[in-house]
Amino acid sequence: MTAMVKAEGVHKSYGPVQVLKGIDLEVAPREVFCLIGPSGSGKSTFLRCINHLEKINGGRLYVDGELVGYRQQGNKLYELKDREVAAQRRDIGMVFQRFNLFPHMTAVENVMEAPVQVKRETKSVARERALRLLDRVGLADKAGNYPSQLSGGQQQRVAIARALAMEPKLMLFDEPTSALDPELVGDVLDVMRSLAEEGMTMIVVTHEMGFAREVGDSLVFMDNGVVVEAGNPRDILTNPQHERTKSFLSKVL
Ligand SMILES: Nc1ncnc2c1ncn2[C@@H]1O[C@H](COP(=O)(O)OP(=O)(O)OP(=O)(O)O)[C@@H](O)[C@H]1O
Repeated sequence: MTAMVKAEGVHKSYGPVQVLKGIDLEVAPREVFCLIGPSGSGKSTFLRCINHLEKINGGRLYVDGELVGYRQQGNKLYELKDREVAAQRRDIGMVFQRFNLFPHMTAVENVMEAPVQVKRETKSVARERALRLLDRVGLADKAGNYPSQLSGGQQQRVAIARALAMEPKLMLFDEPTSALDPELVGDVLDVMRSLAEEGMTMIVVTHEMGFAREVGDSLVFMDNGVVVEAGNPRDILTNPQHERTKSFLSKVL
């Protein structure tokens, strides 16, 4: 079976600063893959590389068997053109720490935006799906609210619905609950849990070790741009093998 995401020796630098120093990992289809590690270890950068927001400087990155951002001919790599990159990005949904909703649009308009603009769907088709998705994230009654009229947790659930509206095959979550008041975290995690139960492939950068333990199929501990430890979340969280993992977990658990 083709991996949904495959990283082979992925390097990323910003100028002289190496942020990813040879990442190797595989995410299987339908897997919930959790990424943990200290601040600055490169977790967000790795997600941003998968989603074409950054370009890697070395190695190979594949999504669903396709090279991200490049076409290979013989031994040579050619950068994809903008519209080819846009086509690859359609299959990937991303949810950020800050919800990044359009402030001048209602919840339902936010969710409709990409299908109408990018896929050229009619507004009525896009609206119908958007209302269905808002219902699914528990916000059927908030469709007409503007982001400023929603709590952080509700805004984040709209952001999830917005990502789902493009019917992605892969969802990336970059610390989706870190900016939320503690009492709002549970609703967002519940939505993510139900997505996982439906078989969505998800890569989740998170500090929610309970979520990783209960919902995660795989877990990677990343530190200073390398994968230190990878495996079953329950095993790593209860019995870490590496000193760096032990030291990190002793601070967060
Ligand atoms: N655009 C950029 N230009 C220069 N350096 C950057 C840029 N983006 C990130 N970095 C640096 O890359 C390193 C890794 O950052 P990254 O955001 O990937 O870490 P992280 O593990 O996601 O941390 P956090 O949990 O704090 O979000 C940091 O040292 C950061 O300062």
